Amino acid sequence: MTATMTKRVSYDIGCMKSLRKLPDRVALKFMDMMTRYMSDPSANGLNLETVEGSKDSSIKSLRVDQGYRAIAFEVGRDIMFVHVNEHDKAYRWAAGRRVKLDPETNRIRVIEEVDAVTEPVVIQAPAAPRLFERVPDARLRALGVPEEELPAVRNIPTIEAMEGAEDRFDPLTYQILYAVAAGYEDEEIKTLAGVGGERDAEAQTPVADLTFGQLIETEQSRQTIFIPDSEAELRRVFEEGLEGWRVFLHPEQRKIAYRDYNGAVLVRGGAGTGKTVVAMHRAKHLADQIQEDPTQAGRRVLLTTFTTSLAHDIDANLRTLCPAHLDARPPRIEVINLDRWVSQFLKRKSFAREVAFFGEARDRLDEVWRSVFDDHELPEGLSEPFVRAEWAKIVQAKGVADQRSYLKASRAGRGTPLDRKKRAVLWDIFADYRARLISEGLAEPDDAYREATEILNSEAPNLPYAAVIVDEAQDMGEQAFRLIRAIVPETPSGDRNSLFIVGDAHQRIYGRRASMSACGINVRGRSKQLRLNYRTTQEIRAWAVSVLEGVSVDDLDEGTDTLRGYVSLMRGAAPLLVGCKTEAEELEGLVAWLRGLPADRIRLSDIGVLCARKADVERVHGALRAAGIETVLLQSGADDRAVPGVRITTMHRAKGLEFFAVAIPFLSNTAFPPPGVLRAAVDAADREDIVIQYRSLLHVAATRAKQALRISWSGAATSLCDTALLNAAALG
Ligand SMILES: Nc1ncnc2c1ncn2[C@@H]1O[C@H](COP(=O)(O)OP(=O)(O)OP(=O)(O)O)[C@@H](O)[C@H]1O
Repeated sequence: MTATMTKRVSYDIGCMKSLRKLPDRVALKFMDMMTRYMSDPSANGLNLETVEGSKDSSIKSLRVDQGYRAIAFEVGRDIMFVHVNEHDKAYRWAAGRRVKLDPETNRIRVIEEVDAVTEPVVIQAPAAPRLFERVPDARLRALGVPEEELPAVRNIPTIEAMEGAEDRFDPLTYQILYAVAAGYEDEEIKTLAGVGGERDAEAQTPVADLTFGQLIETEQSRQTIFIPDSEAELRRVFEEGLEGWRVFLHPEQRKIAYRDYNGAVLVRGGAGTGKTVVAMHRAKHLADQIQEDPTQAGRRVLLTTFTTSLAHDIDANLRTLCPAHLDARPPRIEVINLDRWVSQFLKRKSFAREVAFFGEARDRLDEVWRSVFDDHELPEGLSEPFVRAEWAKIVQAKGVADQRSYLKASRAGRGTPLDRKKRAVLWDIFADYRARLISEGLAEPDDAYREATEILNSEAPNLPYAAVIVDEAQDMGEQAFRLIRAIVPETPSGDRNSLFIVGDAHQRIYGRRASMSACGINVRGRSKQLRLNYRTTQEIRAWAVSVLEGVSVDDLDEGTDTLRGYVSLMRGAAPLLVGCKTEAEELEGLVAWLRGLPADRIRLSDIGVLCARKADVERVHGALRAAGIETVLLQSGADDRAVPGVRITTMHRAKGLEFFAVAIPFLSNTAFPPPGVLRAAVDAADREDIVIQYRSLLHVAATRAKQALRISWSGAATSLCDTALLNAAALG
């Protein structure tokens, strides 16, 4: 070779998958060759060789070591690796392959042309059915299966045979076939595979003229082809395991995360659709922009969550996605839960009161209420818990500051009506409570948010934030969102890329609620939805959705949300539903189930037992320990999966986690929702809210399971989700 044009090297998902099957030393050698080439292409050239007798002259082989070869396509300045295997197998694999530019799906396909005549005939009984026998060619073609692959597709006998022959098919073809075999509708399949969407408005090139170099860069191609930007990125992807989300985003996910917006964006999607993944990529994208733009030096992205544990997890994941942004001084991304952010901010502003987030400080709030109730008479028919709920849900949640506003405040959703006189009496109580809080040096979280918002609005301090990204938005209230808006206020010059909010109201488990527009956040025209569940099997997803049947859910703004079109690609067993006579029997059954899980495939740390109450956690813990099963009680900190043991924790804590197998015990009608929680309901409407919250909680817990879900109860099952139990019984 004379010309030393630097090549752009990429890897398709098939190459990544074949790497995983190689002996470590071979995989390491390949990775080492690739990273060295990327660091200095001229010093570490790649000796690509032509593959004799191949159908496509651009197909090349690369010697990894004596016994192994990598297969790549070299087109123009691109080298795309597609397979690595033992010498003979690699050549055999390469023999019939070629690349096909496929403007229909906006991708590069790697297909094997099967010569129908020379293809060895699989010996089958003459009448043996074929998997796609009843699926017309026209349908497969319309979904994106290339003509050339149809003969091979026609030969597939069973879904298992197809799974075993995954690397025979183009990665996109495989996804489409899998979905067809699993019985998905065409529209669903298009969503799953990211085909058939609208072409980008900005794409100028006429479809037919797209080149390899252009097609490899499309959002669709990035679902299956990885083009590292730097040696460091390549090294990280190799080292961190080849977990899909870091590399292969769904075209929808990529489109949402990697573009500019003229205002706040809201991203919704059912459990496991990759909302957190998208939030992380968004942070990376915005931090990349900051890094590249000298006028933004010193600025950063704030990625905030509701819970501490999710903030920890995100921080750890971002350290594998884009460590340089977190390690930079000052960092270009800051990950912190909002309570913590507000505490730190107020501390810097010398706010003197202690914010009662939890623990002892919350007990002190109870004492203050006690003293207030001692000195006031309640209006007829109203209880102390009612007054406290009114305070929390109306006065604090909406930021009501004076009696006039309270008299006018909308109490939509609250069950017990209050006339003007009662409201006036209540306001005296609230005003007294507020005064006592201040004199005790205490503040509630909503006070802290409000205080911080006021400081920001009046002082307009020069905060370093270029943008705020919010995860778990469904659990944050109005005051939190007003604060978030104040951190990155809309300016006369616009609101570009300022706010990126992700959440799912189906998973609201803390009883807070905010509508974006009521908080001064306008997401009109910038509301996005993710539909493909990457975590859970179709069976578990369907069951978890039926738990919420009939519940009306908001869209985090003024409208309603649905889980229509929400699908998963994986299939598996139906959830296991086990009704027992006694609790002892239930626990015995749980132990037997745990013991029956295949230990060679599932690590104990990938099993979660999720309970409604802390006391239940303790009981399960006792039973498993007595049975000699290793356990880990998960509290609020991060879950270090290197520590062995079945995870036992609360359903609330489980949000943000995922397990191969999940058991949810104690779903009897006397235990779920916990009776204490129901007793505290102040009226019928409040009771209804609690019931919905617990249905959401069960939905969250069930959607933590990737492959196996076991639901159990003793005595009568909870009436909370009759339909779900019936549905599952039908499935089972
Ligand atoms: N493009 C992708 N490729 C492979 N895996 C993905 C992709 N996107 C998401 N995942 C995986 O799917 C799972 C769910 O992702 P994530 O936690 O971001 O979803 P979520 O919508 O935030 O979930 P939830 O609302 O239930 O907390 C994770 O294991 C994640 O790694």
